[in-house]
Amino acid sequence: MLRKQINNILQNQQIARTEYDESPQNVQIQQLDSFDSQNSGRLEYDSERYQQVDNVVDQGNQNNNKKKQTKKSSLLQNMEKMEQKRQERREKMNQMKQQKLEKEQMNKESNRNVDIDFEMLIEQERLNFSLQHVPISNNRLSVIVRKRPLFSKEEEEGELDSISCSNPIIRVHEPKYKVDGITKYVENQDFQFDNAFSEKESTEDVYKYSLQPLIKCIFEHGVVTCFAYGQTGSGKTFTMRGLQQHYINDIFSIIQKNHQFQLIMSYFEIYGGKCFDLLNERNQLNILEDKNNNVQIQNLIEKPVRDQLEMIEIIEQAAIIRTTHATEANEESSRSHAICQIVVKDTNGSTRGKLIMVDLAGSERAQDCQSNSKQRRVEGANINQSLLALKECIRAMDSGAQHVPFRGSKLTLVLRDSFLSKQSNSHIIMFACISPGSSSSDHTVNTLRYADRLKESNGIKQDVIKIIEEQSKAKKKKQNYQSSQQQMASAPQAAAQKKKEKEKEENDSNKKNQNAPPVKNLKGENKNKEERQYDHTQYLMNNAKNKENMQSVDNIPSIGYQDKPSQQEKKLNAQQAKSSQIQKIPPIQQSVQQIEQASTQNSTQQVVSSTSVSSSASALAQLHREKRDERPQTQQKRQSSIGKKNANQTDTSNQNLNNLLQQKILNTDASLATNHNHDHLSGVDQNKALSLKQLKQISQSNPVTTQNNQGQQIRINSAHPSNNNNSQNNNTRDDNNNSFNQLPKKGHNNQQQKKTQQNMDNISTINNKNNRDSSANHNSRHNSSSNNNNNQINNNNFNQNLNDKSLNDHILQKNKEVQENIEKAQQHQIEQKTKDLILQQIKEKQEDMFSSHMSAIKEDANLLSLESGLLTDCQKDGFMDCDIDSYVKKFESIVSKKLLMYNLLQQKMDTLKKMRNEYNNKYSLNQINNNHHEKNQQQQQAKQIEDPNKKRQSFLLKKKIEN
Ligand SMILES: Nc1ncnc2c1ncn2[C@@H]1O[C@H](COP(=O)(O)OP(=O)(O)OP(=O)(O)O)[C@@H](O)[C@H]1O
Repeated sequence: MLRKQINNILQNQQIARTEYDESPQNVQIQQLDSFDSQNSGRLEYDSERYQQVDNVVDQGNQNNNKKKQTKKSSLLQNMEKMEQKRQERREKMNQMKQQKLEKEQMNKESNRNVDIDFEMLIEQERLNFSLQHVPISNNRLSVIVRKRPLFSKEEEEGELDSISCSNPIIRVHEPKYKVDGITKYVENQDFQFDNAFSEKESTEDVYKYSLQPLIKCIFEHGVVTCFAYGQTGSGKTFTMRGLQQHYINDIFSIIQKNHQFQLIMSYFEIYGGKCFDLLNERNQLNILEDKNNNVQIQNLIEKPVRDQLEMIEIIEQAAIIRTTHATEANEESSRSHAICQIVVKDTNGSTRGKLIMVDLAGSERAQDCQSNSKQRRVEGANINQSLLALKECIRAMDSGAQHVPFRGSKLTLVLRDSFLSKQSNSHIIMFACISPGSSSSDHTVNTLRYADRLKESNGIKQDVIKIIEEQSKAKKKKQNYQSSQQQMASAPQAAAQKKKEKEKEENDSNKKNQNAPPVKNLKGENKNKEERQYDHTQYLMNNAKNKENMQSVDNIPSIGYQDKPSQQEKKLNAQQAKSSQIQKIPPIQQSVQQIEQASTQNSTQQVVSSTSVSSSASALAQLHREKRDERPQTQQKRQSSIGKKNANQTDTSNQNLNNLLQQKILNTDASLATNHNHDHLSGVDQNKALSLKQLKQISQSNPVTTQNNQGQQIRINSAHPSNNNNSQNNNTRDDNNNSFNQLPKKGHNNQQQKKTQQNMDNISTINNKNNRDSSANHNSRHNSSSNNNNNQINNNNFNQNLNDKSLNDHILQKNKEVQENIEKAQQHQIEQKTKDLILQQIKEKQEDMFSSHMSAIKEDANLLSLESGLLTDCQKDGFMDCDIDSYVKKFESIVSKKLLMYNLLQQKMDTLKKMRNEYNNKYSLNQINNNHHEKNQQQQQAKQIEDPNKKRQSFLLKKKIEN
């Protein structure tokens, strides 16, 4: 039984095993097993792949983690950076506090009661660089600013030096409070002048760059006038007296060399609208105009002066007598305009020139003399009126206006010659003197504005300011960087090590991360940046200085600051470029140098030949010098008014020069022809031929209009580039032609042939100008040389010349049309400019009105406070009890009058507002129309300018084809 049971169990197991073996799962397992055994290698490979994949996945995970880490670290880095910045700020604050404490202590020790916050703010804004001074010699008007030093007394009173003087820029740092009344800030205002002298520069420096170069003019029929302008106590008298010492020496050094001159001196003052003689115990003088409109001062003492001592004595004597009064601002304030006049006379008594030194009265306004008496206020009003008139006259003179309003005040009346002198060597120098004290920064700004308005400003100013600002900023940065470097070096080692470790860690983490960018040395980069910026500004400064130096060589001041042309100048240049087809300003300087060189060379070789050439060279050089002297004037005019910008002056002088050139060419040619040896030229003639060649080269660079035989105006020797090339390539041929072309004139007396020859020359040059090909040109020249033998060809050529003459006429006509168009455009610009000027004048008058209104209001406020003080006194003492009725009545009448005034003002205001609204409405409509109209006009003008050129080209083409 047991066996049976065991067998059954075994059978069941067998069945279960077979069932399992045959089951699909087992089959799969077996298949897999067999596959495993068959592909064991392959599986190993796959497992490696799997491993790799796993690794990649792991790496990806790691990277993700790293990314998370880097994300985290960048956040941390930012936080660290912020922390660093905070620390830096704290350090800075601490430093500032320390500096402040140190300064406070220093100020206490030196008795300076200045506001340290303002002082530090101003220090941050200071300009620390200045350009070289430029001596003035060609400017009709020069404006120079001089800053006086801050006195210790002023510092004790809490005054700050609020002026930065960086030639040619003056920056006024005006200390101010914000609206909250607590926050301090500094308002900067920049001004640019011809020269700016700081407190460190002596009067000798001022003289060297201002009056000294002009002293010679007073011996050459010039009138040199110097004004000292500024608020009371700003150093006007100091500057004038300082200059006197220097010019006296220079004048007498000239007179000692040249005994024919005689000096006559007069000294008078204008006080309260009246003239007083300072050399005759303040005798009152009458200012009269004679029948020739010359201003004469009746009974004025004119003392002849023999030596320096005598002159100094006279000046001292006059200074003592001059009217001075103590004011709030200056204990010995000069209240008059003092005029010292030195007239240079010939031995025959005729006037050679004048030097006028005007020490103006203090420019402070009436409101500054509140506490002074009525007389002082009247004085102030008179002074203001005459200073306003002076400004108007100088502006009119500088802008080249036809009318100079010199009758506006007594001061300007006696200085009539200074404004109206037509001599090119007459000059005006305005010395604007300024006080550095912060409390007078209002007046300083007023003075600088006055000086700035005298001369038309140019748009170049910003460049100089930018350069100086950049330079000072770069310097500051460099200094900061250096100080931070020093701090870094002196910081404790542990901190440095920590920083190093941190940097290392950062570097390592960055190195681990293959995709991460290489670590930058930020400090190194900063340093480079700063240094680069510093170098850049240094470069700009050097450039500016180089330009300036170049100008000082040419004696043309203040061009260095005119790197960029203004908008108007650009327009004008574009127009001139357009008109250059007709009138081109030649490079005369170069040409003259060439001729001068040639003349010197010739003089060493052949004295005889050199005389004619050198005389032409010297004549040309003279012309060039005249032209160079004219340049600053035209430049000034360019700055002042566009209307004066047209190139008429230069063109006429160009024409003169070119006419002279042509004459010289003809003369030299003629003399060559007479001395000519057909086989070879003699030494003299070789030189002449050489100089003739040079003259012709110059004339080729100068487009000239000249007369041909028929009296027609024709243009010869074009400056067209193609023509230049041609002439360069065929220099020798031209040279020969030039000399040989003249020969038949002498050899053959045939007038017809002469004319034809000349016509041929002229026409061939026109051909060149009109870009005819060189072969045709060559042929024509060839034909011209064979003319001597062949009359038929000659006649043909003559006919051709007649055709070309008509062509020439046509070109001239077209040129005229183009020129007329350009003139129209220039006229338009002049009109625009005069409009601008009028507008500016209106604006200034408005400003003056506004300021006088403001002063009236201030006075009212003062009166009010006086009244209230009086009332309280009345209340206290009660002494006016009996008179109170009349007092109230008077007060009532005053109030009613004032109310009436204010009502009138209100009415004015209403009408003004109405006008404004109407104007705005009109303007918006007009503007739309005008824009449209202007566009149309411009298009038409462009067409008009283009069309003649096109027509001319097509006409030439036609002619070419016909020929
Ligand atoms: N550049 C300077 N260097 C040293 N001191 C100066 C300088 N400029 C002016 N001062 C001094 O300042 C004071 C006032 O100068 P000054 O009398 O010339 O002023 P001012 O402008 O003529 O005044 P006012 O219009 O009231 O006559 C004088 O004591 C003078 O010595």
